[in-house]
Amino acid sequence: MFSTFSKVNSFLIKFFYGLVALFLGNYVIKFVQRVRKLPPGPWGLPFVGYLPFIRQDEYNHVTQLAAKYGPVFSFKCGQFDVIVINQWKFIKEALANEHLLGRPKATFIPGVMEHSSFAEMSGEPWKQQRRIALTTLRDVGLGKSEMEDSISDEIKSFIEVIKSYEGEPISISNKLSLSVSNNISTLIFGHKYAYDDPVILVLEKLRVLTNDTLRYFNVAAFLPTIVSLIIKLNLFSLSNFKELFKKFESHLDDEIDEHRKKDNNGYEINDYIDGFLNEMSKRQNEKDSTFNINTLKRNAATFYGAGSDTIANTLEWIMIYLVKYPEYQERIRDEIKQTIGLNRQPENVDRKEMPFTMAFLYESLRFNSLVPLNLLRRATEDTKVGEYSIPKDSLVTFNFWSVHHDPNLWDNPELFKPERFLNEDKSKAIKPPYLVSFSGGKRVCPGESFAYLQLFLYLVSILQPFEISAETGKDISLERVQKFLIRPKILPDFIFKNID
Ligand code: HEM
Repeated sequence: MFSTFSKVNSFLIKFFYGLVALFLGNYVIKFVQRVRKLPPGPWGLPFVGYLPFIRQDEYNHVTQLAAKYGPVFSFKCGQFDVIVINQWKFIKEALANEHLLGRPKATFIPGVMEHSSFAEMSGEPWKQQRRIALTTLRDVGLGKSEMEDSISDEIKSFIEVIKSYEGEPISISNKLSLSVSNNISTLIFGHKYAYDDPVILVLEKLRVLTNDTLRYFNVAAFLPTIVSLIIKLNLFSLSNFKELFKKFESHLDDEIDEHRKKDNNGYEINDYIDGFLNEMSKRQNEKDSTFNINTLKRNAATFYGAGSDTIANTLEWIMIYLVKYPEYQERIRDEIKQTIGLNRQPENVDRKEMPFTMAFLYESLRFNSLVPLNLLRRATEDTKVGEYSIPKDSLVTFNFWSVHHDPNLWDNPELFKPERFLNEDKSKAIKPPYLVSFSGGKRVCPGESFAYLQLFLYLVSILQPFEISAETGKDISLERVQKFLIRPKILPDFIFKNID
């Protein structure tokens, strides 16, 4: 009896070891197959991969890794294989690749954002949502003269705020952001906010938290399986994000309720929320439709965030360059005097007559490269870029920074030189295809023209009445700091001196 028991026991032990060996063998084969398929790159640790080794200045770090491992390289980042594409030749090809249009399967911040906006969707749902969003925004004013008038009115209020300081130094960041966010609010919610509205103050807190803490290679996005633990332990400010996000969502609920009340007598479409509700009701019998309230809330939040912070941050950089290079400030003002004059408010059409101003805007976008690494993409099929394999479901990053600072494309890329965008007789500003601040291809930033419109109108409107300088004795630093966006490390207080 004892010997039968020990025979069974030893059989079970052997069976167990056999299973372990099989499992390990299978794991090793799969691991080798995966690694052989991937472009070369640095090794990392089990589970976390290379994530803990990525430096704060992520754009610089990946550019240096590209110099070591090649223009298309890969690394394991948390739970995902990440492929970084550098150099214009490869990025251009990748932007046109239909299999690289997906986004990661989770939301931007898993655990904080539960549902996906269209900016986080892939495939057919993304296509439908993006198409309807762009048509709705066009219908409610994007690209129309009413929108331009509304921005010009907003700028007037902003200029009044600056005037009220009577030449005293101003901390400009939140003033810019409160003003600029009213432009996207008009499109999404159908109204602006007073600069001291409690709702906008919550949104402002969320903006500051995002700017100060959220990295591109962040733990939540790359280790989604442990995100609830991270939130419980309140690491990486994730529970603060969650709390502020809840407040934002509850405000969105109120906005949507207001819109629904208004829409009782048929749909009059004045803003994006109206347009979405209308589409949702048309599609109410459609199976698996993504046109539901959760998507509406996330789309509205995404448009609001993407449409305000990017512009405000670019304007911060623009002010730094205007003060650092007063000769360019003077040259833009001269162009304003020759075309619009100092009293008439600028219009979009004036851009054509103002090549130097446009060249200055292009150079500002190139030089700071606000979004140095595009929003993560995901390969929806096995594919290739050049000779490099990109396996299905790996995450893909385009290093726009490397393109904007490539000495093969730009003469002295580390110099701020707007003239590089002017044609020979300086009568036109030319934007080359490798200025990719807004990405490219089918997933190009849908806010590009809205962004140029605002940047142009704010820049000109600020330089018409004011000469900008920094507090006396304060040197202007061009140092960058990267979180998700590249921001100025030091934003000095500015002095806006009345010209007359
Ligand atoms: C200086 C200003 C801006 C810059 C530099 C910028 C840059 C970008 C970049 C690089 C992407 C990633 C595209 C990709 O995946 O390849 C993007 C996506 C996006 N941007 Fe912008 N953007 C700016 C302003 C705006 C504005 C004003 C809006 C709102 C109207 C906006 C809305 C969006 C949205 C919704 C997406 C996601 C698109 C999708 O996934 O289909 N952006 N932007």
